[in-house]
Amino acid sequence: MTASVVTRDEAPAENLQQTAAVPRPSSAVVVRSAYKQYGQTAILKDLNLTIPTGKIYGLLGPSGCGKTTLLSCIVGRLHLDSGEIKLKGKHISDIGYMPQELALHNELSIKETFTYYGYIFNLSNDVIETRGRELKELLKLPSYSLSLNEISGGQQRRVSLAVAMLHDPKLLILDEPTVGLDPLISQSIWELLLDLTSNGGKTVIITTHYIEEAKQSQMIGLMRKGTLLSEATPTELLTSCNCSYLEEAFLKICQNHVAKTNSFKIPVKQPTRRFSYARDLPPPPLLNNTLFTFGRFKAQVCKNIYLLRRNIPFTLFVIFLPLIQTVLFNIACGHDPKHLTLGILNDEPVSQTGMCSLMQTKNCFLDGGVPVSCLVLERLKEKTFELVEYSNSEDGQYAVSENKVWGFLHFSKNFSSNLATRFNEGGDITDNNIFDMGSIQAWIDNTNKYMYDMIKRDIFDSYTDVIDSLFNKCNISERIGNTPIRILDPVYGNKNPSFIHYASPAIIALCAFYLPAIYTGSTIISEKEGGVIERVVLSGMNFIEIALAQVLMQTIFIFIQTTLVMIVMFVIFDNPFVGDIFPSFLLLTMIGCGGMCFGFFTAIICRTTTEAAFLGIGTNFLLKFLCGLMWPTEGIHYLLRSISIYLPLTMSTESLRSLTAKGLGLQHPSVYLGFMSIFSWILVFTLVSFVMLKLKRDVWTKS
Ligand SMILES: Nc1ncnc2c1ncn2[C@@H]1O[C@H](COP(=O)(O)OP(=O)(O)OP(=O)(O)O)[C@@H](O)[C@H]1O
Repeated sequence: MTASVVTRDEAPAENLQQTAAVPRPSSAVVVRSAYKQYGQTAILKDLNLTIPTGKIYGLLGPSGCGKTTLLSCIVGRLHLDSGEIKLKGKHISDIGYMPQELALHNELSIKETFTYYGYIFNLSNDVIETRGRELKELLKLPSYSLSLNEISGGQQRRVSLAVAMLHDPKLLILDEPTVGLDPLISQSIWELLLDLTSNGGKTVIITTHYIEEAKQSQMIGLMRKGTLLSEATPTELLTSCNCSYLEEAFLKICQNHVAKTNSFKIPVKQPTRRFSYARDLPPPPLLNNTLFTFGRFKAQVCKNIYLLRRNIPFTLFVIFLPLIQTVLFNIACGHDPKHLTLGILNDEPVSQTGMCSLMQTKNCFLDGGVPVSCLVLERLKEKTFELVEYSNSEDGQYAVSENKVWGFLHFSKNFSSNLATRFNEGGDITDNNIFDMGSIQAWIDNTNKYMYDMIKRDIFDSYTDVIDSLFNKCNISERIGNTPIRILDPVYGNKNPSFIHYASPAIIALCAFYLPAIYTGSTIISEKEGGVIERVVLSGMNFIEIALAQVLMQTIFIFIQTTLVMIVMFVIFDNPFVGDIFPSFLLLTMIGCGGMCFGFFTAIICRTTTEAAFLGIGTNFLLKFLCGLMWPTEGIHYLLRSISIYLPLTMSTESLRSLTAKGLGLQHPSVYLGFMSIFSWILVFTLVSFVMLKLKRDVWTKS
């Protein structure tokens, strides 16, 4: 008897109409009127398909016809734009999905991979061990202890197949499981699948490029350009097309389809809805798990530990990076530059050596005969300036312009005597030359503000030191020569404030925020890029479990890092710390948690590590500029300042400064506002992440 194959083009319109109503599936999978497009291109076009229970269904079709897209919609990885998919199974554990790409952690060993997925499916250690051994035998896997990095591509694919079969699902969905495999191993896989369907009552959907091997399926669906051309048993296909090979039969059906579509356009039913928000889309075939389970949390924690153990140098680097940064910061920043070159022209008739020391100066300089210029130069040398003599002022100024020296000082011929006259005669002086000749003329390179300020400060300090000592030798109070302003003991901080004292809370806060952000963001995004997160989410893992496992590990990291940073900053390098340890530690830990939440947020909104890197670098600069880390916020334009105050590190850094350098308590507004600010950001990042997860169903889909 000749079986007739119902091709989709030939099916009467009423039949198609009837099939559009989704039956209660006694079949394993029923797809009706499926429509899916990427951008403006339709990939699945009004596709109908029925997969009987307990059979192998071979889905065949040329590359790009939409097979993977269809399977992705069936497992809930992608959503249809319209149409319906019904599965006989109800739970995620009823499906075992092997994606086309590996989507497993390359660093994990085969055993660790089995344990990870076994825990996700809530299997006991004994079951994982037994199932693992069986699958290792059946699929001829290499040694358990080898990591996926250390085995061949074909072996990796078999591990991936084993993972899909580990929890003994009722429905196996395999996207090209035999690609690139040795024909003997491919054949053994087919035999295994046949055994599973005939003796185990399982259903298998399999895509393959090798049409002839698909002859072993009990049902074949032929796809072309997003539609199903026919659905029949291999024998029915061969008989109806009067061919000996499936390849030939497929060719005939395709030619038939082309001829028909050329003669009249088959209208493609357009979807009625096409929205990108999850709530507007057809429901997924299986609902995602939203409840936390300890087993899956344990799976995620174990996987994190396995990965850390696999790469000990990287783990140590991550933990000790803040320590390294803090040590480098303390060694490299905030110290006055040494051995700067300064051009000198001293027209006073004095020797540069011998008689210049203040100790040897016996006379009162107001009586003349004391080489003040020489004494100032000696003082500058003590401050480590390297003096370069020039023979005229033009050469000296030119040397500054040529970057040969940082500045140039000119003492006029009668500098000391004119200076004495200034002090002796004061307001009676009428000759402006006395002022000019009694002053040090200085040209300084102003392109570097820090250098300029320091050189200027050192010149002023050298002069003031010398004059103070000279006044003492004249038995006149040194205060006569001082500016009439007295800066008394500092209210906070010490008498010699350093840039490092201002910057250290900012640097600690920045490290505390960004390192957890980078680590969290990069780990999740790299798993997303490799399709690993998608695979575990399709296996039942939910965001709460992923996030909590990450939080657990990161909190331990943050704890260790914060302790180390505080020891280095305040004990080893003795930066000012006058407050209580506990609130400072708590604040830094909260800043770390804020960074971690920012990392989650980044992982959700960015599809690739490149996008995340740009987001990280961009926000890092933004926070440095606007949060008072490099420059006090009081100097920011008032409009920007009103925004900057609400950024994550502005109030929290100020709070840390108040706690450590000023010793203020939690009841002080500048302290508690910092805690409130970072806490609010933790809430904002967490809430926005959850809302995005709820609204966008394809958050974990790799681009
Ligand atoms: N994320 C995506 N964005 C845009 N287009 C996509 C995306 N994924 C797939 N496509 C396109 O959809 C079409 C169907 O792809 P699909 O992977 O489903 O084909 P396939 O039949 O599985 O091919 P193959 O056998 O080579 O795996 C292709 O033209 C592909 O370029």
